[in-house]
Amino acid sequence: MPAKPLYRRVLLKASGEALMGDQHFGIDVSVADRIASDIAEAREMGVEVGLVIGGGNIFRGLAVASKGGDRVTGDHMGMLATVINSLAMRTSLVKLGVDTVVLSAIAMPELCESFSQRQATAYMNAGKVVIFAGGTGNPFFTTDSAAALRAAEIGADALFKGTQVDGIYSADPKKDPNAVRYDRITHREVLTQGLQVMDTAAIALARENNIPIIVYSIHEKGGFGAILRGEGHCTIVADA
Ligand SMILES: Nc1ncnc2c1ncn2[C@@H]1O[C@H](COP(=O)(O)OP(=O)(O)OP(=O)(O)O)[C@@H](O)[C@H]1O
Ligand SMILES: O=c1ccn([C@@H]2O[C@H](COP(=O)(O)O)[C@@H](O)[C@H]2O)c(=O)[nH]1
Repeated sequence: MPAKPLYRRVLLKASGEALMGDQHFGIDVSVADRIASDIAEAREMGVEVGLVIGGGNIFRGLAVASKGGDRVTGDHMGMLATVINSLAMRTSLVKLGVDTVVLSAIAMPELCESFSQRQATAYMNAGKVVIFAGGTGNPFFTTDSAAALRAAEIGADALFKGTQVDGIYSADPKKDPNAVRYDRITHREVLTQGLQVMDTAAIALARENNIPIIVYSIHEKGGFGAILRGEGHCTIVADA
């Protein structure tokens, strides 16, 4: 009999940038399909999955602000980018027969339903994958914060960050070849050491709500399921 998964309900924050694949912009459908297959595997294990997808493959508000543009408008554009990615992920999941719904923090009823905590919880209880689009709905935030917020709202047992690197290091591993990877670290240590893999608001929110964070490489096929079986390669952020 397959081992019982470590978590019953999880929130996966998937990197928007990863969706580009080898392109410089936009969505490589084969990457979206691959991420969807990992989520389908988790569903087959009986794990309830909520998904937040970033927007970095299309637009980030900070990029506008750094060129002297209006930050709030830039952030609105970034949030719309996450809606585009969410619709792409829904398509990939539905192709695999995974029952999926998109709930957006910004109302756009012709495209998808609007977010409410009650509706999200009802859909998750019914076994649907719920994709949370539009970030928090507010500028000056990121999808990491949106992921921590939605994880708390749906009562997730863990927040997974599927990103470009395979865990949290003592420094950015893309810049420092001597950086050392942690297997386990506390929320407090991530904050006090200023480790940049996830924004501080997200870490603080997860900490306040006793939600462990699991950082792993979204590029590793089957990596999500392996961690859920207790076998994977990742950094676990949890109280000691
Ligand atoms: N201490 C650290 N440990 C691991 N990664 C770090 C660290 N400091 C910085 N990073 C960088 O953080 C990046 C991940 O953060 P970021 O949220 O920007 O990317 P993302 O997951 O691709 O999100 P998005 O959805 O916005 O595209 C990694 O690719 C890594 O280079
Ligand atoms: O709550 C939110 C979430 C996101 N944004 C904007 O969207 C982009 C893309 O999100 P990433 O987390 O960077 O992938 C982000 O840069 C913000 O501009 C937001 O304003 N509010």
